[in-house]
Amino acid sequence: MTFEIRPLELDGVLEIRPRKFVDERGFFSETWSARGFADAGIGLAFVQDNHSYSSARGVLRGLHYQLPPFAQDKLVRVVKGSIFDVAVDIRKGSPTFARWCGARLSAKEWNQLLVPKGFAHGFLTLEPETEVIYKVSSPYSAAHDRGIRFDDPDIGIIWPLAASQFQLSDKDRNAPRLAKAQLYEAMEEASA
Ligand SMILES: Cc1cn([C@H]2C[C@H](O)[C@@H](COP(=O)(O)OP(=O)(O)O[C@H]3O[C@@H](C)C(=O)[C@@H](O)[C@H]3O)O2)c(=O)[nH]c1=O
Repeated sequence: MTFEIRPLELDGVLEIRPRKFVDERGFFSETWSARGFADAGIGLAFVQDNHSYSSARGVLRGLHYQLPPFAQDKLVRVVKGSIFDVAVDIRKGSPTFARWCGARLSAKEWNQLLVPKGFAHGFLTLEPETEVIYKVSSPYSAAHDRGIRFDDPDIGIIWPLAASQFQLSDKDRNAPRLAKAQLYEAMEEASA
């Protein structure tokens, strides 16, 4: 088995660990494979790779999502440092609407998080010099890009660092709460 897959508490959110072949030179790993994922029942067509670097511990990016027809599945991994990575169900009518789940991802653990369409995504860096690489299944569209407050009490994310240490973009600092955010109208639309 090339990928070890562990479902998290919210339906569709998966922690994935690709196999690592270690030898005296270092290691080799298939970090994503269309065939490998399809064999595991995950048929996603990614169209863009993103790479983000955060210089400090406590950088918080999120919670972000794109509206349909540019909704994105995201496959997130860390190549340097570590993060606490979070997915929030924002599908109106979903039985788990507004609930969140998260996992620590690190270069050492070599684990990934699959955040499906219909979920807002955010992460907090747990170490300085952290680099995150993620694949997305729809192109970036600034017009469809949306944010929700990382500290919305209606969601209640327990971040592993104190909020006083967080470093945010102006956009994220001024993001609306979930109750005021423009969301998907239906789960069907989100998962189309
Ligand atoms: C996300 C994105 C941004 N940009 C540009 C827009 C802006 O000028 C600059 C920085 O964008 P942001 O401040 O939105 O970057 P950032 O806060 O890192 O946004 C990212 O956060 C994580 C949590 C996600 O889930 C991603 O989908 C994305 O929303 O990069 C692109 O050109 N393409 C992209 O795909």
